[in-house]
Amino acid sequence: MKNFRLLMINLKNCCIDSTQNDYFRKYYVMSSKMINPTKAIEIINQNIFLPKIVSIPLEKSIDFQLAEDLFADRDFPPFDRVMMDGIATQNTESKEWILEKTVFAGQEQTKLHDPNACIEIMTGSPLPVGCTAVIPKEEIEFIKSGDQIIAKFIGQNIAKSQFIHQKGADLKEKSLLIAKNTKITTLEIALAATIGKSKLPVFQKPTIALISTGDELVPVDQVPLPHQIRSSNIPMLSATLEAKGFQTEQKHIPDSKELLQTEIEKSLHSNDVLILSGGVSAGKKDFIPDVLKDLGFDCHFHKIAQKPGKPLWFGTRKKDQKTIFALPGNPISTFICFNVYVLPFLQQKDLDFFETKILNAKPNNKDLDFWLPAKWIQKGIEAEILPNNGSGDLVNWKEAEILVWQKAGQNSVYLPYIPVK
Ligand SMILES: Nc1nc2c(c(=O)[nH]1)N[C@H]1C(S)=C(S)[C@@H](COP(=O)(O)OP(=O)(O)OC[C@H]3O[C@@H](n4cnc5c(N)ncnc54)[C@H](O)[C@@H]3O)O[C@H]1N2
Ligand code: MOO
Repeated sequence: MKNFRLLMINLKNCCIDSTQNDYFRKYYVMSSKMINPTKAIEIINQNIFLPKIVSIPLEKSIDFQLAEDLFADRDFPPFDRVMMDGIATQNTESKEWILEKTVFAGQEQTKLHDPNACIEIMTGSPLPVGCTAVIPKEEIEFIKSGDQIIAKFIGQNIAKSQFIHQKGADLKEKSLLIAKNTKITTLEIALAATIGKSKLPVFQKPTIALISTGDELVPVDQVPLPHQIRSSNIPMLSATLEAKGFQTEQKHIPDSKELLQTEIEKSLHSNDVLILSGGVSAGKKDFIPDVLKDLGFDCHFHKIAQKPGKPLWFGTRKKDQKTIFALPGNPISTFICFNVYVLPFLQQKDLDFFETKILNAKPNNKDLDFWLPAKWIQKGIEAEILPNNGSGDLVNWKEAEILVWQKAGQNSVYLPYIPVK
């Protein structure tokens, strides 16, 4: 009976829809309404919409995720490729060879007629038929003898098959070259170019609207009145996202239910993902959760058992595949929720956590997970938690090099972290 009552109370306060009741029972009731960060990450990952596939110019595709497997159209390399400017020969026992001809890269494969002779050859040429080794020009002296040229070996020794990059040694024709979902970086561009892809099929990056709310906020270039502050969250998010190749648009909406409703809906027309800042906790003008519900969003969670960043709200609207993260307005709460939940979602990759020793770790006896700012004492080995004044304290947090995750009840001195600098 006691559990049932608890469930009813929680159902009233929570925005989970009826189809998620089982889920709700399991995670909300058990952890007194709030889920923990691990569960929040899992829920976000279960609610990712499949992105559209678009074909974009190869040169514009850095940082995108490949949407199809790419296969080798030929062997890599496509012929036995000469690796040094010099001579190619068959008889590597000899120290002198008569020069038959000179061959340049870009010429068709040629043939060595006399196995005891040699061909002068350039890097990138196909190895002439009949040759088994290439000797660099630094180890050869060319001597004119009548109407012939003799190539004389002046090096130390000649190894078997030296300086030949063998046909297919790197990869065979039709083999998988770059797998679907690979993030395109510099070398993938070169590989795609090698197989003739001037355009690449990639997953389209979501378009993002960054929306601040709060009547106390003024734009960055405005002088605030004594009771006002400049909006720092939106520049923080937009600069970071633009640097990572996302397109963002920005908007501020005053604390009015009606304006929030119409302006958020407008932003949804032209964006896949909305990141809101502020108006999501318990204040009388914290309208965001209600407004998003009215706009037809399913709330997958509101509030996480974590500090900072407790009031984080996450939801999706299935009919048009829209996603909203409503971040708590305190700048450090925004910073943490963005790094831990939003950015991995946008980049479609798991957060990598590392572990380090924390010099001044204190036990966490609370029901909340803590996100703590820390600075290296010895990089990668030992760090110390920095003193700070909570989630509104940008000044002291700016010293943080790593964000340390101390789970509820944990009193180890070895803690996971993510780099933030
Ligand atoms: N009674 C309760 N009060 C609060 C709770 C709670 O559970 N019960 N939660 C607290 C926590 S934790 C946080 S975090 C904040 C978050 O509140 P909101 O998301 O509603 O954010 P606001 O109230 O709008 O703003 C909080 C704080 O952040 C400043 N802010 C907002 N937007 C920006 C911006 N774009 N740039 C810079 N600073 C911004 C704002 O001025 C406030 O100072 O609620 C606690 N309260
Ligand atoms: O949990 Mo709130 O994000 O600290 O101030």
